Amino acid sequence: MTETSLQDKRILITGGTGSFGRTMVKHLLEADVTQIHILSRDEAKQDEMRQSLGDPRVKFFIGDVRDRRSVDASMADTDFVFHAAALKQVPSCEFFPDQAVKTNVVGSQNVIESAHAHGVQAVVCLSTDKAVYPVNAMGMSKALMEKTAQAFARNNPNSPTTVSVTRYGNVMYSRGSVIPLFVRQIQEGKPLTVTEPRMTRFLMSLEESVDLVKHAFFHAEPGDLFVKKAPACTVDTLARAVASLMGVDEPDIRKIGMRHGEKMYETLLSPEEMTKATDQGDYFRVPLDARSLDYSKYVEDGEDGTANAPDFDSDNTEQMDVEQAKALIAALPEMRVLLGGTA
Ligand SMILES: O=c1ccn([C@@H]2O[C@H](COP(=O)(O)OP(=O)(O)O[C@H]3O[C@H](CO)[C@H](O)[C@H](O)[C@H]3O)[C@@H](O)[C@H]2O)c(=O)[nH]1
Repeated sequence: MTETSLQDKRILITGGTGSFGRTMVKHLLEADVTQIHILSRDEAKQDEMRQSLGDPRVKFFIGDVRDRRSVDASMADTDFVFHAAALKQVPSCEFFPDQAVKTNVVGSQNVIESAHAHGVQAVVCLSTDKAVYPVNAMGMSKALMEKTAQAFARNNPNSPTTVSVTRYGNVMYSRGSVIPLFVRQIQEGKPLTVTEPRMTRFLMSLEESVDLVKHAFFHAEPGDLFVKKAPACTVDTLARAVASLMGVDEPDIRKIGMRHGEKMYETLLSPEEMTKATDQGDYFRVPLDARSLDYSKYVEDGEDGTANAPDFDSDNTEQMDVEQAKALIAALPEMRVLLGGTA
């Protein structure tokens, strides 16, 4: 596919009322798409979004990715699908792993199969660094979603639909994440609760994540996995950067300890994936392992080069200091509003 414009295209966004979906919708409307379908469960969030957008090009479908019929209804007459619907909170997936399987695995399969049945051009599935060597149910279910997407590509070489995966690190200021929490704690004059000061996380903005999805729409081969190269910092640095932006240079930091199911650092690409990855400038692309159903290739053919390969993780990527983290955070629309400017 050589085109790179979404003009005159029709797009379905599953989970379209979340942080990702809303940012994506804003960009798509600016790119002059013909129509956007949003599939999601919450009528109140849809209503709020419908009112604030006031754009007849956006059509809202109540439904659930678990329910194939509702997926089909929203899929009809679309060219591209951005699949963002997911259970993505670590604790809720730990408590209800079966629910994570239903939404993140079975739901994703419904979306992919429906896209194929409707002759959609491309599906981009949203994944997370927590899917690499997963330690919690959220990451495990996302890892299985990735496998489902890759297996579809491997088993359906003649499908009209190109299915690919984008994997993200932490998206700054997304709902329920730590930056808005630190902001609230400072506003309320409370100590900043830092889990483990040395813990590192990749930091990306929502805008960057939209760019990655667009890149995948137009450049993916079936079964591709894309990650954006991103810098990282420790949570201690993050807390100090947020505090300093809000005029507090010596914040009161309270260490609360690592939460259940957390890792000290996150990995965007495993060593196995890094050995296959191609460097595309801002992105890494990992092509599909297209071994067919020939089981002997799994058991007899080994691979050279993976034994000592490095991974790509939040400890070995570029590390930001407080000033660099401040510059990144200060550029976020939410932060600009908070600091008295405009978004
Ligand atoms: O009070 C807190 C809360 C978090 N953190 C730390 O801040 C970092 C970021 O925490 P977030 O909660 O913003 O992000 P997580 O990496 O834990 O994961 C978040 O993003 C994920 C998506 O990748 C899931 O949505 C998950 O449920 C959600 O918590 C982590 O190192 C965490 O330990 C603190 O220091 N103090």
